[in-house]
Amino acid sequence: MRASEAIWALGAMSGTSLDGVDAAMVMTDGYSLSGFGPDAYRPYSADERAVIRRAFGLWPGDEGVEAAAEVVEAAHAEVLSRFSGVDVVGFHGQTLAHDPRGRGTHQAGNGALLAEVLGVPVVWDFRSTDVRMGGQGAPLAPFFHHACARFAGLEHPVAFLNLGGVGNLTWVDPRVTRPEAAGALLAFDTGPANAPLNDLMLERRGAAHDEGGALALAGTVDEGVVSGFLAHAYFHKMPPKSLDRNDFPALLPAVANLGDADAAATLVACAAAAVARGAEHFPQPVGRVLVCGGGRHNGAMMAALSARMGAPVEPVEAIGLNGDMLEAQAFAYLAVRVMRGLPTSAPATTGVAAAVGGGQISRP
Ligand SMILES: Nc1ncnc2c1ncn2[C@@H]1O[C@H](COP(=O)(O)OP(=O)(O)OP(=O)(O)O)[C@@H](O)[C@H]1O
Ligand SMILES: CC(=O)N[C@H]1[C@@H]2OC[C@@H](O2)[C@@H](O)[C@@H]1O[C@H](C)C(=O)O
Repeated sequence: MRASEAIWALGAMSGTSLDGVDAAMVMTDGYSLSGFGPDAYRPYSADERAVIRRAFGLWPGDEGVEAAAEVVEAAHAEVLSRFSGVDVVGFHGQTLAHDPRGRGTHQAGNGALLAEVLGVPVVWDFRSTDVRMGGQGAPLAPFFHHACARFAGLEHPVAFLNLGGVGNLTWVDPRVTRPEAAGALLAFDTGPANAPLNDLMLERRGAAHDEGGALALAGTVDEGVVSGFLAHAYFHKMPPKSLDRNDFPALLPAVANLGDADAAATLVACAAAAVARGAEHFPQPVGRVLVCGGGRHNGAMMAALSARMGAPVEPVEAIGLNGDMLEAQAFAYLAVRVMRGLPTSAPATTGVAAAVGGGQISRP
């Protein structure tokens, strides 16, 4: 295999909203994308989810972490073994805790074990090196967003917005050829996205999420709660910056006295307002905001974003991408970059001092 040859990489992501494992293949030489392959989704069972949820906020060695890691490893082994023709796997694992300037960042799941089970090299532990070198360790998808913008032939600055449990925003100038070069990217977490809304739905309606945003669409936004939320210190920090799932503990209590629909509408407005606040950091205006992640299925979220952003807000499907698989594809792409010694983050994406390639490589 020549170093410049494009290979098939399989990426896997278990996100903060804890719905399940996404897995998807991309073909790449580590620089540009040459195609997309099959994908799969493996939901966690209620019992599995409960084991992982109990380990949120915990660090290696803490009671409960090993049980969560075993669930994560077994679910990944099951879904990843469905694929064939895989040259390398990019395994993100499940973030349990993230405190880049304190205890570090913690993703459960052992890639060495998966390499044994799957019989292919596995790249994993993508975030630790970046954190050790002074970066936030997140977001890491921006280098892939850059590759996507170039793959789609975009010629002007554009934003990618991921609406998962947490939101993250990437400003991309596709005219700059290398993602680590100055002026190519600016990326950061925007704030809570679906996580507080999911928590509300579970608490009030026993549902996993607000399907289509129907409940939020029926409610009225409490603007007082939104302005209180925007007073949080996070919105006064300059990017790059990143968040843990539980960094806004006061948000849910702030809607406790509102009716269900008004509370949902207000949480959606907070998520959208956080994104709009983030967009104030863009070095140049963007022509469009391309949305990936589950939040793009929430009509209330998309409407709130359209109202608050100064550019058209569209799902990434508008440029031919799969918005449910973008993060899994990102870790496939990043795995090939790690294998080839290329950087996966830069000062403008994680705040790391200089461009760095994270990730351990485990061979079977
Ligand atoms: N049909 C839908 N209607 C409304 N919301 C939806 C729908 N489908 C997914 N979502 C929301 O999207 C969430 C899942 O998004 P996604 O899979 O992108 O998150 P994640 O990858 O776990 O999170 P992160 O990117 O923060 O790691 C669900 O928990 C739900 O809140
Ligand atoms: C520490 C961690 O796992 N962060 C996740 C989380 O989910 C969304 C946002 O917060 C983003 O920073 C990141 O994931 C994406 C895939 C990233 O690194 O780009």
